[in-house]
Amino acid sequence: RTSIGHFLLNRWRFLEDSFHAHQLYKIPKFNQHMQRNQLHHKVLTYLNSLPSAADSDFVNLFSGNNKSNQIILVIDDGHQVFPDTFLGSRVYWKFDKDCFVLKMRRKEKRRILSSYLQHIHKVADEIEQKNNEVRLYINAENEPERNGRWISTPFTHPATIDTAVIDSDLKNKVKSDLESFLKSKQYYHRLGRVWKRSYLLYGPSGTGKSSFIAGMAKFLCYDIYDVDMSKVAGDSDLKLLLLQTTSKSMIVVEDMDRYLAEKSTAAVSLSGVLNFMDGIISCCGEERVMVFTVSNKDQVDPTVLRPGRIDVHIHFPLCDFSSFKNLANSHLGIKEHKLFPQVEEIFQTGASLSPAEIGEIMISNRGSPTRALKTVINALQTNNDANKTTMIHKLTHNGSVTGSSGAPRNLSHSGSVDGLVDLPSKLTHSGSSRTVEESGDSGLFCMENMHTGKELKKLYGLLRNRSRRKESVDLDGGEAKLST
Ligand SMILES: Nc1ncnc2c1ncn2[C@@H]1O[C@H](COP(=O)(O)OP(=O)(O)OP(=O)(O)O)[C@@H](O)[C@H]1O
Ligand SMILES: [Mg+2]
Repeated sequence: RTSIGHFLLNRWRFLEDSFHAHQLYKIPKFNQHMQRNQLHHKVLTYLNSLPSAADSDFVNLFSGNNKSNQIILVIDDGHQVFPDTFLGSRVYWKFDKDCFVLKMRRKEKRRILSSYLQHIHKVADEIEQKNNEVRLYINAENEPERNGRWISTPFTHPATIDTAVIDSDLKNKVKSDLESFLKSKQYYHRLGRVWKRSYLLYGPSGTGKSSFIAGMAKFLCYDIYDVDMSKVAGDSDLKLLLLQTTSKSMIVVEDMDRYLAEKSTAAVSLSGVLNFMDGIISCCGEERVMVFTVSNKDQVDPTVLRPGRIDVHIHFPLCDFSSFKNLANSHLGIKEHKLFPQVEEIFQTGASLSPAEIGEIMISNRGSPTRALKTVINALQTNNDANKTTMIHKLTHNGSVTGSSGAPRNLSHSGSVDGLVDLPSKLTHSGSSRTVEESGDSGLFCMENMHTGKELKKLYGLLRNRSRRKESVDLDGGEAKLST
């Protein structure tokens, strides 16, 4: 009975429509510049929410990303017709290759077209906001038959800004910076600037840079476009990739220092990277956050780091005792332990490991916090010994400090041992001090944990240990005087 009713209704509608002239509107996936057509994405989201989608002859079923028992219906891009009604008027949708085709009666279009498209935008935005499913896009090889260069997948990385074990002030500063960015479209336009903001995350390997990027994207509810530079064919290809990103997205280039260092094999030139970061091309599409990671900022060309290309520098240091305690709390569930003073003392001699290394030790020993802490202590001592060996090697080879042979050595006038960087004057004598400098209209600020007192103690501890060793370092004027 229902199938007869369904059949007769379709026939009647078809007959009725055949007495009206219709207008067709095509909505392609990409525009003529191969940029992603936002409306195409909105229409797909909207159609998937229609009851007629669920009743259509073919529907794709996908399991949800966030909840495993969630089933998602996605319309099939076969030759089906999806009816919809809006303001009492009937319209039809269907797929045609990679386009959507909207069919409506010619006499109705003035009355309903623009409000219908606004309705689609509104419903699609509400659905996206509700799902706030962040998607990860990776750039594929440039294959002609592939439609578009980005392949996407739901992004379900569990990290958030709060799970990162870094200075809590730093976290709050980043969050408020991101929040003010989200609300500052008018402000940027009044300055004549593109509404985008760039972050540089720098620090040794395993200090949480990539995890923090995941946290930033989830905080913003922005999709991530992870640019694999090894798959970029050249400067124009990089621009094309940028053109095909959507607004409300984070564009990520990891290990940029390594890429820029490999000048001979890098397909993209330095100027290509500079333009990608802040050239005219970067204004194609707004409401974007760009994030770059490097392991050593000093090796990056300063033109890459100027304000406007990089607005915020965020330092990810190796572990110190306070971040160690945060890791012990999150990984082992302990806030205090009898071995903590021993751990603190080793940190004060200058040993350090990355949060990844310490976290891994704790995870593999999470059944026994004492065993985990003892393993961390051993690992730190091993690291300490390795540091000392490296430092002595450097001092005996780079500086001209030698053993008891008394060979001359050149002390810089300040009495600091050669080969050691003159530590900046804004030293504090204990703990770590964070330096946040606002400069210029770019609001550039650096968020750096400057472990100054600790570095002094580290070097002093190393030298003291060394001077106790059998070889005696011949320091003019007694003890080495470190500049403070
Ligand atoms: N500061 C941190 N807080 C919490 N977890 C961390 C931190 N640093 C590293 N980790 C953990 O260590 C692992 C590696 O972290 P991540 O990949 O973010 O480091 P990275 O800085 O990107 O390293 P690389 O420079 O080698 O890419 C992750 O599982 C992460 O959870
Ligand atoms: Mg990483």
